[in-house]
Amino acid sequence: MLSRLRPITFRSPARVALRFNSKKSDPNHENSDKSVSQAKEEGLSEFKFKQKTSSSAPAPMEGNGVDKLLKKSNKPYIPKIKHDRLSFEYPGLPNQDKFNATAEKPKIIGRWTRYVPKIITAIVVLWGAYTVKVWFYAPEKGADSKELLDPNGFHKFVVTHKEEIDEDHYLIELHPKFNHWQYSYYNNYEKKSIWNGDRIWSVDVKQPDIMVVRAYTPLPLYFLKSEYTRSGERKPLLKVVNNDGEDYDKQGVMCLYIKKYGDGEVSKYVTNKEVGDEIELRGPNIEYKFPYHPLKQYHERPIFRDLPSKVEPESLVEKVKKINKIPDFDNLTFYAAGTGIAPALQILLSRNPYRGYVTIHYSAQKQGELKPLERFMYFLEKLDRVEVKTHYDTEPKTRLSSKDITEASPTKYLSPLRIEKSELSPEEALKLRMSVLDGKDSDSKNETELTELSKEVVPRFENALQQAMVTSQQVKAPSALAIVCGPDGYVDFVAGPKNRATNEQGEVLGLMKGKGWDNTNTFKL
Ligand SMILES: Cc1cc2nc3c(=O)[nH]c(=O)nc-3n(C[C@H](O)[C@H](O)[C@H](O)COP(=O)(O)OP(=O)(O)OC[C@H]3O[C@@H](n4cnc5c(N)ncnc54)[C@H](O)[C@@H]3O)c2cc1C
Repeated sequence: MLSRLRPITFRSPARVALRFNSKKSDPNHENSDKSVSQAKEEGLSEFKFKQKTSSSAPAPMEGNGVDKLLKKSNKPYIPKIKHDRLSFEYPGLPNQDKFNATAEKPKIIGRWTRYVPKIITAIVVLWGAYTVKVWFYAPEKGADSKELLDPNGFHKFVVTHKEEIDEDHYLIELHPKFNHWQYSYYNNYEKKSIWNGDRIWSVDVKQPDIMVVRAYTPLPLYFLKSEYTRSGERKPLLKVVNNDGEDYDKQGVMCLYIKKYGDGEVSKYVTNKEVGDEIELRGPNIEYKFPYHPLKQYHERPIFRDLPSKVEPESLVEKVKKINKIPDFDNLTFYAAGTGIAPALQILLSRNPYRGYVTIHYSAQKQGELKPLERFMYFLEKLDRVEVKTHYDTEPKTRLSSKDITEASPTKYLSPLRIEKSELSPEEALKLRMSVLDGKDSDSKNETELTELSKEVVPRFENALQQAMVTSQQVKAPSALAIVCGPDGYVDFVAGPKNRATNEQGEVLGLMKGKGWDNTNTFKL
């Protein structure tokens, strides 16, 4: 490498002396003697000057020419403009190449150059892993379903809360395991919602060990949790799923109100589940659909809320009925025992709640079996939507008897389909169908009558609670529809046996017999 060092000469008075000896031996060097003598003269005069300034220096020797050498130089100092210097320039490193422009440029390492390659690598790795997962591992059953519930297949749900009401009764909160179904809710939110008070529906719960299913009635309820409830300081508050925010009905949550039977396979299986455990549901199975009524086209009862004062009033419903000449909704009596109260709560707490007045005869072994649900029953009474009559085994005097069964009232509206089914001859049925298709209504009002009616001032209420204060004073019409729900023995006792094998309703007997109740106005669940 040293051989490649390129010498550059420069002249300097001080350095000339250094070169003296080497040049002296050079016979080709012209003026060498002259330079030497000049250097000597300069160097010695410097030496002499130093000696003069040093006190300890010996006296100069005279006569041997040294004094001459030590004589102060009288030559004026003329700085040289041009200097000859000798320096060494380092050549480029061996791997440096003049034609390699990048090698000469220093590489700038910034935030982006440092992290971007790592980010890209991570993305590629993740994408690869995802591709492998999608191609080689089949998705879990139900994970890509477009529906929250499927009547033809089981969907996985996770137990997110379990509340023990007493040793036999439980409230189990369930959340869907997957959320792919939510995508299909974007377009048709109203229709897609599972909560609709126009029907009673259930889900099948699977006991996978013995491959047995049992029906249970989901309720639109959920437990409000917080850090206090998670730390165990407070119990989570039971609340009603409402449709205020488009949050997929609280992400598809539901509650099951279940009675545990000592030797009951499925009820034991469900109530023994712990938070985080999975459960499989199939449904919805429509158990009963309320008969058609024209008011459904014009009016929907506001949804029930946890705070009755927040429930919207129905100020205009009477005016709508008058203008459109729509008869009242039939009132309903619900005979329920034990967990048989669940269907009644389902239709009253769902969106589009039942529009008529509901009388609930609730039978149970003892008080307290409904504990967390009693609040909702009380609020529903305050809203003048229901009346709850309780019958407890522990209080024999209160037990349900024939005196609790009212006479059936004739229905206020019979749809053409129901009329056709019941009493019309084929000709009359055809005539009725044609009149419905033509939109002819013999009772339709003339225009002046309608404008007068629309001008009619109706009382306006701030909320449903205020309205209930007025309507609760009015006498309620007797029920024209009855639903009986509970254990087989109870159904037999109240309305006569159902044909379990064929799931046929069977004749209405028991306590209801002889009071105008038959298969047209009674349904056994
Ligand atoms: C449409 C529908 C909705 C239902 N909704 C609910 C609900 O929301 N909550 C709920 O807890 N149950 C509900 N049930 C009842 C539920 O389906 C089961 O029948 C009940 O949980 C018992 O099942 P099991 O497998 O535990 O008992 P099983 O193994 O079937 O029976 C064990 C023992 O319990 C007795 N038994 C079974 N069922 C009853 C009963 N209902 N009353 C008294 N004794 C009984 C049997 O005679 C037997 O001795 C509903 C039933 C139907 C048809």
